[in-house]
Amino acid sequence: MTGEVLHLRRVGVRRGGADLLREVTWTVNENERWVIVGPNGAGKTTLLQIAGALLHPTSGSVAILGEELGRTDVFELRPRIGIASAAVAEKVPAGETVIDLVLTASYAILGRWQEEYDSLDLGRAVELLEALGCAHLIRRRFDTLSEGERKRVQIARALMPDPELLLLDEPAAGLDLGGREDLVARLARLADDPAAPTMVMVTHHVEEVPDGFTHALLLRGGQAIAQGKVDEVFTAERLSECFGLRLGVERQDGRWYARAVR
Ligand SMILES: Nc1ncnc2c1ncn2[C@@H]1O[C@H](COP(=O)(O)OP(=O)(O)OP(=O)(O)O)[C@@H](O)[C@H]1O
Repeated sequence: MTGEVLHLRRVGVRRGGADLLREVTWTVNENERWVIVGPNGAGKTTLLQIAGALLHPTSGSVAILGEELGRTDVFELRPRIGIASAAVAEKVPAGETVIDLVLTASYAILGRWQEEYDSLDLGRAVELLEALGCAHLIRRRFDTLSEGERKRVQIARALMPDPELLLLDEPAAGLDLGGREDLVARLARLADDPAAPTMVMVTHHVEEVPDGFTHALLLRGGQAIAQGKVDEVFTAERLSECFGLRLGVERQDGRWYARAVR
């Protein structure tokens, strides 16, 4: 399949006199798995918000799942996109249980009210939580979970409405080594699943990129300085330019490693 899931053309975002994104042109096709990498403040989260129809660009054009931003009802578009990010986690109401947090994604809402969920919804929510290793957390309150548990529950929630596009903003941030490796392995399995949605993940660390991610975009100062197949983009030269220091880069068993060199 080769349908275009995202198409950004010369996108700029300007806030308070600063250019958060500048002239970003980027296409994501169906079934691709992208990683957006860049240093702090590069504009990664801003770009993901554009991809999630949460932010309109100041200039340029954006098409998401065939719908042009500015000419489509974003409230119809957003349920087709699954997002796991710190911004979503911060909005979870106090006391919300894990199962309700996942179930409410069917309605693209946060906070259970009086909606009715059928056994199919419940079955799917339980299945997703199981797949992410969270079955034992179903009755727990989200606000009592560890950071690693929260990250996995958020991904289950993002997958609940069977989205066509899955956006993950720093899914491994704040995890210990075991938690990171567990999550990276689960994301590698998801990336390998032909039934999984098109995926875009943001990270600062190439070590967090799961095997099976096919493409990469490097952001620096709001500009896309390289993009394409992951092994063509993750070169020492390009990553060094992106992070502004001399890096050595290696690939082993499908994973990437970068370190400063003198
Ligand atoms: N409303 C705003 N006004 C001015 N600058 C802003 C505004 N919102 C964000 N910025 C700046 O835009 C830049 C890009 O922010 P963004 O969160 O997209 O970067 P990021 O690559 O995700 O960073 P990090 O890795 O630190 O999370 C940052 O320098 C940030 O301070």
